[in-house]
Amino acid sequence: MASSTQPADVIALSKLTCLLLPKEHTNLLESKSIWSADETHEKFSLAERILHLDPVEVNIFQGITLPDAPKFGKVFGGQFIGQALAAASKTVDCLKIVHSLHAYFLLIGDFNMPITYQVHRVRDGKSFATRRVEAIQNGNVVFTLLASFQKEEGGFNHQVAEMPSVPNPEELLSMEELRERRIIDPRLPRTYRNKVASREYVPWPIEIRFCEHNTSTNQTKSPPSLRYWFRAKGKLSDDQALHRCVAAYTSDLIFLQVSLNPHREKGLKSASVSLDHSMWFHRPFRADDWVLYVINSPSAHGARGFVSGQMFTRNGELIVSLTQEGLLRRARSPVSAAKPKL
Ligand SMILES: CCCCC/C=C\C/C=C\C/C=C\C/C=C\CCCC(=O)SCCNC(=O)CCNC(=O)[C@H](O)C(C)(C)COP(=O)(O)OP(=O)(O)OC[C@H]1O[C@@H](n2cnc3c(N)ncnc32)[C@H](O)[C@@H]1OP(=O)(O)O
Repeated sequence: MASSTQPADVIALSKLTCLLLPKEHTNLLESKSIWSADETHEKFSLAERILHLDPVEVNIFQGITLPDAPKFGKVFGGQFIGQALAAASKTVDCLKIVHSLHAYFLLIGDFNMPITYQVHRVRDGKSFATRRVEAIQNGNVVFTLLASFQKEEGGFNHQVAEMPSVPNPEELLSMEELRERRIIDPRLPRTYRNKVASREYVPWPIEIRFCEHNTSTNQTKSPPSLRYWFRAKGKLSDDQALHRCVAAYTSDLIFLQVSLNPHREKGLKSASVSLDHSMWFHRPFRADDWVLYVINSPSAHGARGFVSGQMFTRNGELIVSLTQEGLLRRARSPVSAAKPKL
């Protein structure tokens, strides 16, 4: 220290001790990460509570499907991605943050049963770390994820992708308002309106605002594209790892459905499930601030639909790129696709 001076914050001082914290480690002074929190609290947003995991032993965590979490007759795919990414993140040096993930959905998950997440520490490098996670129910691997983490690093910077011009979220209707309007909209078929009114409505932990005001229903054909704003309801803890898990959770809520848009018709009952899911996180963001999700489906063929997406902050920064392939079939009656097959 006598020969060189370094920028540092003084965090403790006594007659004998002066503890210096170099600038690159000042994140250690940030608010407590949820990854070290031992219990869920009521004040946490529902999204954060859904992603909460209990540590079982080294590299093993347990998640459950909360009664008020979206289910769709099975464990929601986004819940697997978000919880598995949370499990992986808990085993990585907190200075390293996820930059990409690749996942496969192997079996329908049973929401009445806890999910065990087994993390394999594939590699810990100086800048990068890699993790493989298996989600297990009844002794079967139902879902698997590979994720890569990186220490923050400066470098070349460009962004060609432009955020489309869309209305601000404040000018758009919430899902709840949209539902109310649809129930009374005389332009929509009565059968559809009755179905919307009678279907049990469980609010999602994520607020969604569709950018295009349209009157299309699940019975009307529309182009294979969609744009909507989303944000977690309530405030999330200040942990970038959590914000990425919440974006991962949300990304599967309305994604694959876009590849069905051109094929919708009266009476269509589909059996569609996500098969795989990939994400690249380009820049930091908050998932409790509005994020624009731009979705396109370039192809559907051979009972598989392909969708790609981009997420932007309100300022137009490209924060996430993602892709998914899913099974797209007409439902066989009686519909049995949602039956857990463990
Ligand atoms: C109201 C106003 C507001 C406006 C709202 C507007 C928009 C909102 C839009 C939508 C929002 C609503 C809901 C959508 C939200 C979220 C969607 C969530 C998506 C998910 O969260 S998705 C969950 C994750 N992803 C998985 O969980 C896949 C796990 N992975 C597997 O499940 C296997 O890996 C598989 C199947 C892929 C390959 O497995 P395999 O090789 O063994 O495949 P196989 O073809 O043999 O089928 C095996 C068995 O699947 C069943 N089955 C097959 N085809 C069927 C058919 N056509 N009809 C009925 N059942 C069928 C039978 O049970 C059959 O079994 P069997 O033949 O014995 O009967």
